[in-house]
Order: sequence, then C-alpha cells, then structure tokens
Amino acid sequence: MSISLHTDKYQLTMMYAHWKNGTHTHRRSFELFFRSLPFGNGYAVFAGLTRALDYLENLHFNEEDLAYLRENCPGFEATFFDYLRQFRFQADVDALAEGTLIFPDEPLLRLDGTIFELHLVETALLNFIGYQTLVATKAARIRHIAPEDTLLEFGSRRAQEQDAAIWGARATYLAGFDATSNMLAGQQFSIPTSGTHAHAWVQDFPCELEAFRAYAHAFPDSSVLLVDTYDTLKSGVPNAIQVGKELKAKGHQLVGIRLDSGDLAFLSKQARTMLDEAGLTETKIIASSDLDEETILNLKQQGAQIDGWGVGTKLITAYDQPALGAVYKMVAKENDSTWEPTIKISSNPAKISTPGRKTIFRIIDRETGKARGDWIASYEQLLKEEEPLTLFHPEHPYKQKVVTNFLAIPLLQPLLRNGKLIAKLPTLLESRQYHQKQLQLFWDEQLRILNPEEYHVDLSKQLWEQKQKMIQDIYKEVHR
Ligand SMILES: Nc1ncnc2c1ncn2[C@@H]1O[C@H](COP(=O)(O)OP(=O)(O)OP(=O)(O)O)[C@@H](O)[C@H]1O
Ligand SMILES: O=P(O)(O)OC[C@H]1O[C@H](OP(=O)(O)OP(=O)(O)O)[C@H](O)[C@@H]1O
Ligand SMILES: O=C(O)c1cccnc1
Repeated sequence: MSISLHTDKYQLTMMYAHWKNGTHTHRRSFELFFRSLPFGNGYAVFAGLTRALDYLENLHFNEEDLAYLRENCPGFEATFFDYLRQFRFQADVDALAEGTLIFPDEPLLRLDGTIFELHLVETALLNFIGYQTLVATKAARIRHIAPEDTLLEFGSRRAQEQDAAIWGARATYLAGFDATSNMLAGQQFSIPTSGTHAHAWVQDFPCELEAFRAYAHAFPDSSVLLVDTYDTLKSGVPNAIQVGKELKAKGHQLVGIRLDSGDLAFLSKQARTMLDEAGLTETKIIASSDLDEETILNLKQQGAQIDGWGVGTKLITAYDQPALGAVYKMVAKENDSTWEPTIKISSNPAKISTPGRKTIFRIIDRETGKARGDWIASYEQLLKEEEPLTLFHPEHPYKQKVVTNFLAIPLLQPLLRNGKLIAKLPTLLESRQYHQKQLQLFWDEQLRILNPEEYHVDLSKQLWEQKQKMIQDIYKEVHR
C-alpha cells in the first residue's frame, strides 16, 4: 500500500508552488529534533527510524494517489501530476541509531535534498519518530525501576489504532520490555510474545476450578492463571494452588498466577505466602491493572511480591504525555555547492533554531567510561581528541568545563544517499542490546525517573557564534 499521501496538504501546496516557480530542485538541508524531554525524564530513547527509512525508500505516487490528488487539488496543473508520477525520494539522510539516548535540540535526522522532497516527508517523519520515541522512553522508565523483572506489553486494545499498537510494541521491546501480547507485532518484528488468559475463560465454565483445570490441561507447563474473577484470596489463589499441586503430581509446573485488580501489594504478599506454603515456590506472580512506572515503584516500596508486570494503557498511549513535540526545521540552503546556514527566529528564545548542518559527538571520559556531554558542531568542523575541548552552556556561556582524555563518538551516521540505503541496519535485537549499552554511558543520577540530573548538550563555539551573529543581523534588519 502506498502511504505517500500520509502528509499534510500544505506540504503539497508548497511543493506545487515550488514546481510552478521552477524552484523545486533547489537543495536544502532539514533537521528533525525535539525541544523538551517527556515525562520529566533525563533522556529520551530514539525510535522510529526503521519505519522512517522504509517509508523514504519506498516513497512514490501510484495511480490511485494521483487520481485522488487530481480530484482534490483543483488548482494544480495537470502536468504536475506527471511530475509526481516519476517522483522518487533521492535525498541524503544521516541519522542516529535507534536505541540511542537523545536530548533536546539534537539533530536526530539530517536530510539533504530538494526542497520538493524534503517538504513532502516532514509530516510522516515527525509522526513515526515522535510517537515511537515517546513510547520507547516510557518503556525505558519502567525498565529502569524494575531492572530484574519480567515486563510484558499488553497495550494493543487501548492503543490509538493498529499502527500505534504494532509500532508501539516494537518501541517497548527496543527499550527493554521482554515480550508483547500482540501477535502481529511478534510476527512483523520477531519480538517474543506472551499470553495468559482472560476473565472470560473462567466465566465460561461452571466453576473457577474447572476453568483452571481445563486451561492447565491444555498448557501443563506454561499456564499463568488469572485469579481475580470472583475473589482473589478466597477462590482464585486456592483454586490455582489446587491445580498447581495436580500439575506437580504429574511432573508439570504451574508457571504463574496473574493479579488484575485490588490492592496488588497486599494480594501479592498473601498469594506468595499461600503458594510457598503449598510448595509452589517456583510459581511466579504477574500483576496487571492500569500500571505505570509510578505505581510499580510504589508497589515495590510496599514490598509487593510481584515478579512480572503486564503494562498496557499507560505505556502504549504515553498516557501522561501523549506527544513528543518533535519538529523539523530548515537549517541550510545550497548555493553554488556550498551550504549557507538559515535560521528561524521566534519571540520565544527556546524556539530559535540553530542554523547550519550539524553533527553530534558524544564525549566519553576515557577514565570513567561515562559521557561528559554531547557536543554539537557544524558538519565540517573537526574534533581532535588529543586537544582539550571546552564545553560551555549555550544559554549561559560562562558555565564551562574543559575536557581532556576523551573519546568522541560521532552519533549521526550516513544512511541514505540519493534515496538508497548505503548502510546495513541493525536488527531490532541488536538495537535493543545497543540501547542497554547506551545506558551504561550515563550516571545513575541522570537515569533516575524523578528530577534527574541534566545531561549537558553544548554547541561548538563556531556554531554558537554563528547563531548569535545571525540573530543579531536579523534583529538589526527587522528593526532598521
Ligand atoms: N498497593 C497499591 N498501591 C498503589 N496503587 C495500587 C496498589 N494496588 C493497586 N494499585 C493501583 O490502583 C489502581 C486500582 O484501580 P481500581 O480500583 O480502579 O481498579 P481495580 O482494583 O484494578 O479493579 P477493577 O480492575 O475491577 O476496576 C490501579 O491503577 C492499580 O495499579
Ligand atoms: O490495565 P492495562 O495496563 O491497560 O493492561 C491491560 C489490561 O487489559 C486487560 O483487561 P481489560 O482492561 O480489558 O479489562 P479489565 O479492566 O476488566 O481487567 C488486562 O487484564 C489488563 O488489566
Ligand atoms: O496475556 C494477557 O494476560 C493479556 C494480554 C493483553 C491484555 N491483557 C492481558
């Protein structure tokens, strides 16, 4: 299916107007970034690139798309649609790897191409990357407070439609979840899948015990029994124990029980004691019920005896912050084969863009192995690891530090050239492992979920001076 029309109409009106004016082949550079961290977290987790690259590589207008446009864009000349028919995305794209820890104002993708193609793709790129990054970040917060527990993604039924369920499930696996309940996500991305049973299974039998027996008959070595249909401690857990003992007598094992309502701390402690007293020490306790990182942390503080967590609604919908607010801005124009920086001014200083095509280095202290900060420089700027590097706060430049004995890791990698993939992309599993390694570069203080220490993202002196000069020049021009 073509998703080329997954764009805002104003992208098409601008494309048409450029084509009409003969400026559509002018080359420009755009960067995609976000301005503030979601959920009060100290970092975000970059996700959505795989989908974005697939979209860019396959971008074309089929006859159905063209017919629709012809009908719905009445001001457009007919020959424009012939131009669109042969259109293919031919820009160059550099991007960070999925799973990278990312920070505000860092270019996550840089695209160099014609203004025509770069307008077209803005909406879809922001849509894919904004959502997946948000869900991956939420998942990372949950993984952070439950490092050893089993984490299951249960959100499909509450996700904002199918794509969000599928790609959201992928984002949670990238950021450390163990499995998803969504089989299509499992099939599409080779994510491990997991499933217990619903209340309806129990309701379908004359009594709970029969329901549990029948389920255990079907899955003698992999049953997780949902124990809260009637009464967790008076009925569910005793019946699960009965079935657990029967399984044990036949050489099998009750893998787990699932608590889905009530006071999860109290119920889990009681259930653990009851299971242990019955000799079912191996049987795990899984909890679900509107969970998120705050509730899970709180339950842990209460001494809840829970080994695994099924997390749905609040994860897949990024409940407490449903949009990342990513943006896509023009940073340079090509004139006679040289890139001339451009800036967007705003009355809100935080919204003034940083001009020029950029690159990012993650500066790693060779002694501690930890990141000292990210250094954003202009694309052509060289960084010599043998020379001391002065990092300074872009808003408060007097705040400085000099870094020596460091490793500078370039984060943006060339991925598309003339619209074609030139690099081998990592598998999802590799990206997941890379994400875990990324976390090790940061201090616990930067990773905690409440009021984390701010990680430093600084501009090179050259980039900073260029920005100040452009702001001043424009200010003088406007206030002449
Ligand atoms: N000990 C606990 N401390 C803090 N929060 C808890 C504790 N136990 C459960 N919760 C949370 O409290 C909320 C309980 O919600 P609520 O009372 O609406 O539903 P419930 O008990 O799950 O029953 P039902 O699903 O049938 O509506 C859930 O978000 C759950 O995760
Ligand atoms: O609570 P979430 O984090 O969204 O996790 C998914 C929920 O979906 C299922 O029940 P469902 O919500 O359909 O019914 P229930 O509320 O009656 O349990 C499951 O039992 C979980 O409670
Ligand atoms: O497998 C489960 O227990 C499950 C899956 C999706 C939603 N709620 C529960």
